[in-house]
Amino acid sequence: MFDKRSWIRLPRNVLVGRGVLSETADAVGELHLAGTPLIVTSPTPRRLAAESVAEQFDGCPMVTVETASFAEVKRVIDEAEDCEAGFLVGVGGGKVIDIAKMASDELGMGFVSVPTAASHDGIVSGRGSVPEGDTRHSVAAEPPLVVVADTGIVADAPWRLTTAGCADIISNYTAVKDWQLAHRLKNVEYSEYAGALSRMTAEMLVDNADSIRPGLEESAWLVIKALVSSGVAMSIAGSSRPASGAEHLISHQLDRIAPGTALHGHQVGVASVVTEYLHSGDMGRWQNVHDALGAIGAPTTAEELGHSPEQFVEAMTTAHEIRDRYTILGDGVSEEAAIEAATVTGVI
Ligand SMILES: NC(=O)C1=CN([C@@H]2O[C@H](COP(=O)(O)OP(=O)(O)OC[C@H]3O[C@@H](n4cnc5c(N)ncnc54)[C@H](OP(=O)(O)O)[C@@H]3O)[C@@H](O)[C@H]2O)C=CC1
Ligand SMILES: O=C(CO)COP(=O)(O)O
Ligand SMILES: [Zn+2]
Repeated sequence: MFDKRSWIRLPRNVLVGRGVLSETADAVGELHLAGTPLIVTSPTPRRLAAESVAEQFDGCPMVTVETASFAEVKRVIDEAEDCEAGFLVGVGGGKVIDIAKMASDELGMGFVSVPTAASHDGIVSGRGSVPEGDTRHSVAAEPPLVVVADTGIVADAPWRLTTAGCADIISNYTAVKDWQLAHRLKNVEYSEYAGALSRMTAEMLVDNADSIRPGLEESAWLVIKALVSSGVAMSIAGSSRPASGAEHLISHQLDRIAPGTALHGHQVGVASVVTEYLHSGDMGRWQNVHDALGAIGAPTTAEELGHSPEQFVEAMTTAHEIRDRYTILGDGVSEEAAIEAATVTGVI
């Protein structure tokens, strides 16, 4: 009997471009959401964008968060209940977006995503990632109803945040390979649509790598478009599988071993060079990933990330333990194999 089911939760309005911040209230208004929003932001994005968004909603309340933590999620929930907010608007980087997304999920409220940096593909997805205990990977959260990405603001954000977003997209190549492998070996459900969209997104970004340069609004446009498309792939799949494979496991493990050392996207990019090597051993393939990262100025070595060779190898050999997600790491790679892979690819 045919018993497949799918429930795809996508944003309704996605605005990308110069000055679109000023259209936030219009984009939200179309959805006929009830009540006044609570704006969730952090210090820098507050100054750059959130104050202006609040004005569009007649000076609605605002809460400023500092750290990516469950205590902050709880504080946002409390504030939303106190001011009887109708929905949440997250204005900021990944920390803010994820806190707002997770608080919305808990409150059963609509969520609006206003990213001020193109640092990873969580800006559009229904996945939230706030560190809790040893857990670093994303969990299901409220997907945004509206996304407003002003390329003028994103282009002026620190360049390293944008290169991190690019590297998060480049890592889709290996994520899809891991997903296909899990499909073949473990009968994990695979979506051709989500897999193809994720891979195509990485291809388009790599094909345009030469035009991705600091301060250029066109670059912000390209990267945001790619992050949107990668987020849609995750929504189609109903999981982060299209954009998260062994390279993400290694990065999550690095976050546990040495928290706060490097940006998520930079870590998954470097790890992706190694997992591409593990997939095929073909120099052409891992070199392509390496060169694509290099072309946009993202790190390609553990040292550039700020991790020692030992830390990187430890992350490689233990990453398979952190989540029930089959990848090229299988039931674990040996220390010798990890050292070999990381050395051949020049990562350590
Ligand atoms: N949902 C998902 O799939 C994923 C979620 N994540 C989560 O995302 C978070 C990391 O996101 P990331 O964006 O890198 O980090 P942050 O949100 O911490 O932002 C990084 C820094 O950039 C600042 N900033 C943001 N926008 C601008 C701007 N336009 N101009 C100048 N500075 C700016 C922030 O300011 P300030 O200090 O004021 O905040 C902060 O200091 C982590 O919490 C991680 O868990 C990571 C990967 C995937
Ligand atoms: O970062 C992500 C996709 O790029 C989310 O992946 P995780 O589910 O591994 O956290
Ligand atoms: Zn990622």
